[in-house]
Amino acid sequence: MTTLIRGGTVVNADRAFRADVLIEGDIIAAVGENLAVPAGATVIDAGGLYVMPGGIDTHTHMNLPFMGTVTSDDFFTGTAAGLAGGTTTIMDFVIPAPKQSLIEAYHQWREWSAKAAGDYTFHVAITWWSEQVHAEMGTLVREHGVNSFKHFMAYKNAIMADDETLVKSFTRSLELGALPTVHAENGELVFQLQQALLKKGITGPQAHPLSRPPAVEAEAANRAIAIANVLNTPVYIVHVSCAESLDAITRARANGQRVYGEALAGHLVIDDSVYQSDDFDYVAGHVMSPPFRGKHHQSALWHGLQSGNLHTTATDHCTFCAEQKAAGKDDFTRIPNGCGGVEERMAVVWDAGVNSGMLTPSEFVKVSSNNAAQIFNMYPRKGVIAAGSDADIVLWDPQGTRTISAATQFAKGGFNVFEGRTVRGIPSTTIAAGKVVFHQGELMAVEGAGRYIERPAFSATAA
Ligand SMILES: C[C@@H](CNC(N)=O)C(=O)O
Ligand SMILES: [Zn+2]
Ligand SMILES: [Zn+2]
Ligand SMILES: [Zn+2]
Repeated sequence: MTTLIRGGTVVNADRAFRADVLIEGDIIAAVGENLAVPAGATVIDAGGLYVMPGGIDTHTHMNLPFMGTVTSDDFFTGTAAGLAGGTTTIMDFVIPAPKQSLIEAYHQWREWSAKAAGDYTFHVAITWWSEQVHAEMGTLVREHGVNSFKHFMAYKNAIMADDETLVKSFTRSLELGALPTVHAENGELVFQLQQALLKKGITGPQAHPLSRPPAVEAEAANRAIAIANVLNTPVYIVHVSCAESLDAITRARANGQRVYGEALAGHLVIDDSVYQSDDFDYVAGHVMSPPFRGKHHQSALWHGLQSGNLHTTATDHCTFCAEQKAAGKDDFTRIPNGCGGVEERMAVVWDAGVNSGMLTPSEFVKVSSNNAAQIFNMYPRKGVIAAGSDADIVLWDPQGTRTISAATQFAKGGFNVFEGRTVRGIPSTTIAAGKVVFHQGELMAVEGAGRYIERPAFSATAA
């Protein structure tokens, strides 16, 4: 199938320029001014629109078994919702149970993700350590296109990686040319603070942020950065939520250390006043980790994106419906942690970031797609509008508006942390692998059309 996108303004990470885009099959064939219309081609008029690389969400959890239940969004509904928001690739997580083979878990996730409507790839979590884990990390890199390994420093008595696991896994990652990533919260401190609150009879969801103050995140961020520094590995910190963690990243980068940071759309625009309500469903709907923070942390995160000390925007899309969240009715530590956002990320970051002047359209492309493609070695296949790249494109209407609501979202879970927010700047059309999958409110996602994206290792030094 041949499609010509005509009359738009192409926005890449390096520049914005007037150009037509010719798509042949699932690849961009040409980018240039006044391209001829091939016989039989479909022509899409992009006048007044930005033509941008499809979004890459570096952090989602579809179909995740977690805290005794499974997320409301599976790989079809979650990726379809992403397409409706302009996100054409998600980076999800294989999370083996402690003592479970990484390869077995990887194949389980590959089964679950076969129904995806958009492209997907996996970080693999290291939740335990043994010679078997050491060996299987090599198999995943060499044979399955995995080049990033996740470490949860939180979630004690579940999937938490202790310092020995962090050190051994970071070392192995360096050998393999893979990037270690971390969920930076001190799981021991969280556990002790949780127990202290429960002991005082403080069991409501409002207690969640009290058990995970910024200092608990910053300690782990500093520790992960220090371990990476000693071992001379890069490190990527997911969902950086507070100024203190950002300071740790900024300090390390100023010393020439290779540290990357990710900000969630939710953490960029939502503050901790959401925890002051008496409505259980409302507060529990905002229970995620790290929690939403005080107002000054949001502006710190925006400065992080502007200064290049934070590199990607993501969502940590991990949805649970009210009935699932109610598991923690009498004990906030049992509320499944997670919120949505895969559908809203790009519009929320554009509306708050570009309309305010904090980000240029090209800087928006950097933090919504291009940096992720480069950091995780998918560039230039992903993250740029260029001949030879995947035809993952979002036609962006900078004047279009919509009011976000769970009532009209495509994602499951029946709750939306951006409820009622009106955004200016929305996707008009999303093209994934050369096919129009979303157009002005109509979603044409196809179950199973998504592809597993293999990501080559960086310059590995060992087998
Ligand atoms: C388990 C997963 C999603 N839940 C959350 N962020 O609260 C994570 O911690 O990233
Ligand atoms: Zn996390
Ligand atoms: Zn997560
Ligand atoms: Zn339900």
